[in-house]
Amino acid sequence: MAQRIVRVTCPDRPGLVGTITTAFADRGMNILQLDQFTDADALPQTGAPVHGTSGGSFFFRAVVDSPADRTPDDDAADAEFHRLRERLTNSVDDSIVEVQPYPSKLRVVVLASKTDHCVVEMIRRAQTDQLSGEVVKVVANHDVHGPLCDFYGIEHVVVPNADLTKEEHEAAVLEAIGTDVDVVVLARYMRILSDDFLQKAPCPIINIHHSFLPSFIGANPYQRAHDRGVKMIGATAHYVTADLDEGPIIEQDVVRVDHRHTKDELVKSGADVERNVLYRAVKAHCEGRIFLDGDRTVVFG
Ligand SMILES: Nc1nc2c(c(=O)[nH]1)N[C@@H](CN(C=O)c1ccc(C(=O)N[C@@H](CCC(=O)O)C(=O)O)cc1)CN2
Repeated sequence: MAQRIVRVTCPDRPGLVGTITTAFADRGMNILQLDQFTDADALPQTGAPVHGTSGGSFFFRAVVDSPADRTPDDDAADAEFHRLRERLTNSVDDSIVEVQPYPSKLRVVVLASKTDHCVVEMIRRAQTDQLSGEVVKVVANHDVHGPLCDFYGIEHVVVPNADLTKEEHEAAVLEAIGTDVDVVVLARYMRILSDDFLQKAPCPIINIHHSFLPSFIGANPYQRAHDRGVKMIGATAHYVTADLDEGPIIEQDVVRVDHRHTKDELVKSGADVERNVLYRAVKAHCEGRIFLDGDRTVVFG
């Protein structure tokens, strides 16, 4: 048997789960896992599904076992299966049906600056088959990750930003990333990416911000947290948009601190939170468990 992840996003209305699961049964596909969500609070009073808003969308993820003789190419060729969206919404435009192999092994490119704990975490989790992804390259604007990458046999590209304009540096970073990549991870990468870069990026980008957003957006969050006298610090993994640290939040966590912690002790305590939050977020993305719902995310367990 060949296992697949099937993801469906479409305007919500009654009967969707039955329609989709009947399509599976018609093809001899056995459902192993199933999650669905509709934000009922935001459904318009008229009841007419309104797609593309933060509510009124239907989110569905299933892991299915397909008959051994059914290959991914068969899925792609099965126009009726991919025409699920027409059966769901009577409109090709309003829904998305995505199929990916299970277990997944997405190609991950990590962008880094000087700090290495999140880079190490991504590599370690991938190398021990915990990430559902493979770190295929590390691209950094400082030359400090060579020994780490050499030890694991991972391509390492240094793209210094000194003496380059932002445009020149971003063009070089995009070239270093390449196109054979499924997700880019900013592992404490300390350059703000322009909208032009994001438009040209070949895939989604996930950032780990070292604060519990929306608190302390931007640079030096630990110093600002220490100055504010906070009793909790945290980390936030989010999709990257042109609005700094304001992209859709994927995962967050916190740890308690108190007046005895110096700023450097906040940095050390925070590092553990950052690496775990980033791992959980990238793993969820690689496993197809995240759906964009306007400016928010739906993350299935
Ligand atoms: N378009 C986006 N780019 C980046 C995001 C984002 O959310 N959207 N996240 C940052 C990471 N980050 C906080 O998590 C962050 C990084 C850098 C800065 C900053 O002020 N950088 C300065 C100079 C830094 C340096 O090179 O020494 C700057 O680039 O002007 C703030 C927050 C990654 N990019």
